[in-house]
Amino acid sequence: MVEQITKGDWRRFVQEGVLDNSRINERIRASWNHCRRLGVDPYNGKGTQMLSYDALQKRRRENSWLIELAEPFIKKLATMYHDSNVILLLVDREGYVLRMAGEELVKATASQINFTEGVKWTEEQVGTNAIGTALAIGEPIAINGMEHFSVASQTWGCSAAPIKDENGDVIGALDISSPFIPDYYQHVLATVVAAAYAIESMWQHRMKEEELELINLGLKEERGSDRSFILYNRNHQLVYASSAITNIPAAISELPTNHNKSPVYGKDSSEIIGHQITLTNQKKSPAFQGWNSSFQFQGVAGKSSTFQKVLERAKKAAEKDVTIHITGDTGTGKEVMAKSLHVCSKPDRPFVAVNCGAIPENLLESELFGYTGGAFTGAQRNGYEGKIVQANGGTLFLDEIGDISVKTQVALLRTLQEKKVVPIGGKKPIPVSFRLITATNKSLGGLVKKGQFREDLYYRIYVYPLHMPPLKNRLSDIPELVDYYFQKRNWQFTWRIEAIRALQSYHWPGNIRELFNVLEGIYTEYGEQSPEPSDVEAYIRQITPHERDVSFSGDLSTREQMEKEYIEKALKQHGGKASAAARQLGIPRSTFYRKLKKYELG
Ligand SMILES: Nc1ncnc2c1ncn2[C@@H]1O[C@H](COP(=O)(O)OP(=O)(O)OP(=O)(O)O)[C@@H](O)[C@H]1O
Repeated sequence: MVEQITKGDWRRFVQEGVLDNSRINERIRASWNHCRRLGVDPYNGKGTQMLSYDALQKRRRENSWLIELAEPFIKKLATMYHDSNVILLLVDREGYVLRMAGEELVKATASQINFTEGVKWTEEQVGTNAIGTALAIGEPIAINGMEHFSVASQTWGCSAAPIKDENGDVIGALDISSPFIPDYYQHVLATVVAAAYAIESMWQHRMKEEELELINLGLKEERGSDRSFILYNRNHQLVYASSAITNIPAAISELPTNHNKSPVYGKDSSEIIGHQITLTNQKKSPAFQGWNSSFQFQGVAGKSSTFQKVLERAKKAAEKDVTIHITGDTGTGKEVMAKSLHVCSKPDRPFVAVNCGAIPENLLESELFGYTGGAFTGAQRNGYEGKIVQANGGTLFLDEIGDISVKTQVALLRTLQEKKVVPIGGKKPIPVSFRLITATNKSLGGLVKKGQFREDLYYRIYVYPLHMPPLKNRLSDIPELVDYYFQKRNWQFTWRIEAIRALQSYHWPGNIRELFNVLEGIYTEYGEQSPEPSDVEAYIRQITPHERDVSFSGDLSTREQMEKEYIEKALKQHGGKASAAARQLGIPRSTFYRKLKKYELG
């Protein structure tokens, strides 16, 4: 049990720095020590930092929302405490008194110590006090009489509770103060806490509503345009980035020198609910083509950082005309990537693709190297030039390269070394020059170890590996992929966002191919009607082989994934330094750490 602190205790502390710990609450002791270290004058404690009329009005405008939400509580409590010698105060996050209500006599007493609207009432300014300490520790607290660090407030009894936003950051505080210490002060504290909690809940509810409004606005504004813009909420947190922005962290890092900020008004047009920044130097992206500087991806590039990294590497490979080996699970778009690499380096030359796994072994060799007329029974009379010759001057894409026999491996190696092809049954070598791109969903290295793939050929083709990530690692790209498929099929309707979210909560072992198959199947079943999320899940379960796992994670929302990605990138840009990354993204540090924990990035 903490005993009441006396004038003698206080004097000993301010004069000698000695304090009997059992006599004072731990929080208050810490605050006293803090004030002493800061050199706050214990013999004064009147307010000194006062806003001018104009500055106070400006601050009120900046906190108009907080005032609006708190006002009904302040009014109600003022009525309840009528004749109880109290005043009610609302302060902003920096401790400036925005609003004071209550009896005129009490207000007059308060003004004697400059405790008025516009004053800054923090620990640093006036010493330990309920408002300042509640703001500093982020918790409700009552400070009575001698517990105040400076004499000016030592007859007062005050109870304050911080008000926090949806991220848990303090945005202000509510306080009830009296020039006499009320003996029911515990009840007063409970009342303040309850009111602050109600204000917080209303704030969070409105914040969510506004966020949705901003997202809808962004979607509307983006429709049919390829503008690059970002929408921030009133707390300066990013809530929307248009799809023309393929690299959100890079775009954000350009903001200080290159932005054009405009207010965004809410539904009733009277209030600014956020702001929009138009980025002027972003590359415009034609629909469904991922531009990455000079690299033009021939499918949906999406915004995910996972795929952006792939495009970065692909761009380098396209520039250098190097031999590329693409890895990745089935349906991840290895062939789409091979075509993109070709288009970016030799668009007017042939692109010849051979799926080595799909052609019977005895036919693959002739398919690749060609044959002369009458080379074998069943051969075409005039012979066949073969895919390698067809690819001359352009790109040869050998899919499922891991499936070719050792005999064909030898022949291919010779062609690559000598840059010549000898057709089956022929003698005359044909000179060829082509860019080789190979792909497999197997581990080529593993096949070499097992002796199923020649090591010398491995080194010839495994020059620049490019890995296509599985769709489960780029779930945030699903809305764009769906959009793409709808346009490709010329379907003139859309699905509800919940149905798209259901798609995003599945792990897609068959990747993009499986996604398109599911869209096609659901269309057959539901036509132009948007399915419910449960319909999507039921359909996927129905078409999936029994032994397969069909769990739906219900994981992160698209916005959360987007947020996770830009946090990840900012961290990377700053070598893992959380404070620098938080600064770049304009996220308060405490919020940033909470997000790191949430997304398991810590
Ligand atoms: N980024 C993309 N944008 C649009 N469509 C894509 C994309 N990636 C893949 N697809 C489509 O998904 C299907 C599978 O792609 P692709 O054949 O390139 O995959 P893959 O990895 O080569 O598959 P496999 O290993 O089974 O041959 C194709 O219909 C392709 O058009």
